[in-house]
Amino acid sequence: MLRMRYRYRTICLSLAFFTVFVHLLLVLVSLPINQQSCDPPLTPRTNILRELAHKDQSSVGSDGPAEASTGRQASSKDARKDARKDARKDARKDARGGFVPMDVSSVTERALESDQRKMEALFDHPLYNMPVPVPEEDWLLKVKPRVHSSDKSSRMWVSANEEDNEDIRWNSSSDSHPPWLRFHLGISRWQLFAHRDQNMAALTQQIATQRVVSAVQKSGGTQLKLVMTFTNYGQALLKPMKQERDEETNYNLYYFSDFERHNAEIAAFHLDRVLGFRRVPPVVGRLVDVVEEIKDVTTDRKLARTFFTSPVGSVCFYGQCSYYCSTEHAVCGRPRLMEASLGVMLPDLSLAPRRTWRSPWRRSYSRTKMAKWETDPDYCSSVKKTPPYNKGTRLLDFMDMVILDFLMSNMDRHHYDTFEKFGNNTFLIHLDNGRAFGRHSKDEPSILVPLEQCCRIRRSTWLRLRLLSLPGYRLSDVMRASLSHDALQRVAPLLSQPHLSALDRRLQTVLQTVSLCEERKRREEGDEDQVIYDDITHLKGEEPPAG
Ligand SMILES: Nc1ncnc2c1ncn2[C@@H]1O[C@H](COP(=O)(O)OP(=O)(O)OP(=O)(O)O)[C@@H](O)[C@H]1O
Ligand SMILES: [Mn+2]
Repeated sequence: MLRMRYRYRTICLSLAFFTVFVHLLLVLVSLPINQQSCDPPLTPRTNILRELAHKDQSSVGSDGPAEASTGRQASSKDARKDARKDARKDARKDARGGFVPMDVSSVTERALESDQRKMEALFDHPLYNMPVPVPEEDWLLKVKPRVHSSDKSSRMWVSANEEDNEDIRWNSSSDSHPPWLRFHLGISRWQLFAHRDQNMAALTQQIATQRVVSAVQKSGGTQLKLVMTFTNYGQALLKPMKQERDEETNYNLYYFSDFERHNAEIAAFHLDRVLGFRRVPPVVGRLVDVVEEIKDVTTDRKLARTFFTSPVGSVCFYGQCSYYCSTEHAVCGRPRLMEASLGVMLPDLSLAPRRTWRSPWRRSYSRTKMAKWETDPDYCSSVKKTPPYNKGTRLLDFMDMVILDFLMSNMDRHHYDTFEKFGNNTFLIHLDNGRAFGRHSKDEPSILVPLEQCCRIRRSTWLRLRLLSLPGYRLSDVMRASLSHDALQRVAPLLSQPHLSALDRRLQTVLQTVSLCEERKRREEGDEDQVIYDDITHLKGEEPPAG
């Protein structure tokens, strides 16, 4: 009986302990839930973004140009790393506190803002804002006053197909001119367009979106390209996409057998502008409807005959040309939309004739032959004695082009053009950049040979290159920002990161080449000053530190 009572007490005590334990457990578990309900409402995603943007803005000082020389600026790599770290932190917050997770796009958004600020800072720098005086005779074209001039607006051109084109009423006031005409009228002896050209946004926007009224093959040249005409009579040269962005040109392919790349044409325009040259006509990317914007509007029967539908239902065509114009090399829509580059056409040759010059450093375009410059280290001294390289700025302009080509690895610069009107005293037009950006994992030192052999560079060019080697203006970041304005960047980055990084690496090589030149001239001739041609004496003191 006593034993029974003892057992009964033990069971009761155990039950009591268990109940207390379960209660304690319940209190512990419910505590954070109660606390959570007292928290402020969840932060919406837009607020996080705004906060991030604001945080980023406050760090501009340390990443921007003002402190570029103090070495305090963070690189955009750092900015991206920070952004990623913050995003991870926010994602953790999400797990605990219920925040909406940060997605990759907002990280990219933030990094892009930093790149964008670098581009703005670069374009604000005095080295990009040097006055370019243009006396009347230095404009390529002039608007002719009408014979029976009147203040009334007048219809200047009549369309062959009235329905297709806009009813255009242009007069001599530039406000009434379409952007492509303003572009033509803005070409001068020294550049194709002005720095921060007011017309650029409208021009590129129109080429990227305006309705196409005609598409015909462009004669001349070796690969397939089309001249597209728009409703306001503007024209652009189309080069189709032939290679995926991350594909590298086959190493066994000679430079003269390489494909042309639409993204190279676009990126070259941006790079040339970032370098401060403004010698590539504006090029934009566009998704072109192969049927509506080419097949249905072409009057080119030879082109029309080459359209077909592929086994998977894509609309393809191959045109007629000397390289890669066959069924095996057809370009196709997906199923109808095709990526392409559209370069604004220069004024017609009848209005503004051009002169084509053979490059003194032209490659042999042969698998076996070597060019003279490849075997003669003193080749430049003979070029320097030969007109037009013996006078004026031609050799310096040529070096600018060499630097552009080395940075984008373009081995195909066999010729270059100038406007006949300006004689020998003018800039070189950097046309045809389709074979650039073929390989990112390899640099091509032979492209830089002219600079190595001649050891000559404009001070303004050299200073801009040094600026672009600083973290606060880093070339790859500025290029990323610049390319982000193109419509095709949304489809896929126009230059993949390895290509962007290659730009920074090659920029270092250019700067090293100039330093080696100075060393060599000091050693051999006791005069290093011959290397840098001082075209901007008035800008002394604006020199950025060595990057
Ligand atoms: N934006 C432009 N405006 C006017 N003409 C242009 C423009 N771009 C190229 N051209 C002209 O079109 C022709 C062919 O262009 P491009 O050189 O790009 O083609 P290609 O097939 O690569 O030529 P090549 O095989 O000779 O290198 C050239 O004569 C060039 O002068
Ligand atoms: Mn070419």
